[in-house]
Amino acid sequence: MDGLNFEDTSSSFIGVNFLWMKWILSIWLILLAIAIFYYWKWSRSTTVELINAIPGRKPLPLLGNLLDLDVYNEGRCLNICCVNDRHEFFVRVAEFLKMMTIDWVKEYGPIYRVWLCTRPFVILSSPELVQKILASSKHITKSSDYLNFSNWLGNCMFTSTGAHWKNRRRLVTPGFHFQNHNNFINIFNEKSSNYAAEFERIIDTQGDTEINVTHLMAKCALNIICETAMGQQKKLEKEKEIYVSNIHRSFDGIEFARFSLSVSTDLGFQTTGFTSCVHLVVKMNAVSMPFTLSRKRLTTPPQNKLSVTQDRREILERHPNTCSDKTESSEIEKGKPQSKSRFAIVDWLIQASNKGADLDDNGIREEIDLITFAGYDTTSAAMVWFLYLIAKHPEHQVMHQLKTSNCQTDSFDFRFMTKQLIVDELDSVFGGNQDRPCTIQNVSELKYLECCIKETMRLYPSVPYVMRSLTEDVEIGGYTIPAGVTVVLSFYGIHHNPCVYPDPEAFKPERFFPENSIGWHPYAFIPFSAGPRNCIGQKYAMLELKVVFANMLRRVEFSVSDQVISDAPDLGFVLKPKHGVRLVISKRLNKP
Ligand code: HEM
Repeated sequence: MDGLNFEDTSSSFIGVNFLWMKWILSIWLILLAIAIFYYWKWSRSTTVELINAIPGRKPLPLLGNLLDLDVYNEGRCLNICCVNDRHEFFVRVAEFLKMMTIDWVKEYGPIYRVWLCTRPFVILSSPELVQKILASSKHITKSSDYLNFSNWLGNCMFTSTGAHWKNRRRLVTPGFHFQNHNNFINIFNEKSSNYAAEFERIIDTQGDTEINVTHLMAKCALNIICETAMGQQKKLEKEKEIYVSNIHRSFDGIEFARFSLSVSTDLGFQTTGFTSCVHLVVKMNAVSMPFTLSRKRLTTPPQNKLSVTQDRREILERHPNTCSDKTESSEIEKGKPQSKSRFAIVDWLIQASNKGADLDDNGIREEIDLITFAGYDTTSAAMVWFLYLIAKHPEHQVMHQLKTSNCQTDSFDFRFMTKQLIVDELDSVFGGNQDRPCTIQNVSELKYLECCIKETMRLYPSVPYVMRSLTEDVEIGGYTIPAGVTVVLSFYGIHHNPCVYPDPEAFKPERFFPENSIGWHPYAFIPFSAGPRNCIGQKYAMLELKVVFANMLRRVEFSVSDQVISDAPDLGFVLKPKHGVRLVISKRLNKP
């Protein structure tokens, strides 16, 4: 009997389970049918039709062009979504972005679209098309890819839009005014001379030697921006290393999160319930791990920034003339060290706040964090690329050697002989003096150096592209891009576009000679972006780069040994050399 009872219970149990399974299956089938219906409806919507009218690869249902962008290596699929190793992940993301924003330009031209799952991107890489977005005061909203910067930088001008952005930009702009350049140049001179001396010390102990210059140049850029933004702060000295590692970790985190957001959501792009469901599944399966990781990383803020503001308030009370440029500029022109506490950008913000501007200490911290971050990685990347290119093209560095050795190589372009090249120019501007600080007047005389810096930023723009989320439909290049879509404005694409720059991969500073750049489109060279949301530190950065190189190249010569370095750029928010840059350094003894 017991046995019979057991069999009865078990068969009724199986029966109930079967019923449940039928129910669950039916619900899933209904959900699937609804999803397919929504997807079908969405894929025939005007928005999708408008986007698909733009050239680009045929997208797969749900996956879009995700598989086209996957990197295949020797038959092995390097699918980004299946990576556990952090380093490997970044290598693949960089490859992925390179393919999406650079390689496909050659295939599809100056306007094309890419679907990452159900999220569309439109990539623009001609001056005329990019101008349409950048010049407009309507299209200033950053895409959702930048949202993760907010975890780190708060509601600063870089991450915000509308009235808040306008207010912050208005308050910060005077800090970069031309009259403050005299204050900045003293800091640029002092720090770059220190690092030139550091290079010389290495040569004294090791002889002419090959080193990775990336680290020293990064420290130079960091010291400069910390002091110009926050003033001299002893407590920050200890924390700079931590700050650098925080920046790099935060960047990694942002790249992680950005990628996950790219394929999973675009808050500005309102699609259907079905696509949201797809987003969720993709996000949960493929990218939630990096996203969580990134959040942890991003919660490590740069240290002590609030106390920096408080300390500067005290200094300003003790030296109310710190913001005055008059005494400072006269001292700099005479090459004297400054007696007063130096002006820092934070001082302007404190003064504005004291005068009743809508900016509390937390707002000041946000903007100073932003300026430190924006002014560090970008300029340090530009410095390293410049040294790399100059080392690879010594004819631009050492004019007199070419003159004296009667160098008649076929590869040498003799148009250069008629122009002042860097060292000759430096010698003529500084009269052969290797130590004299650079003045504003000197900077304006270093015209060839400026062409070399511009050509560096053309080939390797520190910010290779920016992204905007459209708030209204826009007609571009004969296509309508619907509101909500993310447009990628590829500066790298413009700068390497053969229609804009003949022989675009060659390093030719003479492109920027005034006589050669007549008639250029105003958006042909835009490493600092353009329009109302351009780089606020553009003039500061050009001044910094010129002073740093004027001081370095008068004392140190940079050259390449064999084939140790590659110019493979690592494509992220900032374009850096993938493997760092190793250069041979030697002392420049050839004073006239
Ligand atoms: C080689 C050096 C630099 C390059 C190539 C560069 C490039 C750029 C670009 C392309 C943007 C626009 C970003 C976007 O629209 O998403 C930008 C914005 C910005 N840059 Fe720079 N930058 C450089 C140096 C600096 C320096 C030295 C500072 C400050 C000291 C700075 C501060 C800023 C700020 C605050 C913004 C945000 C402006 C806004 O959103 O209104 N940059 N930069």
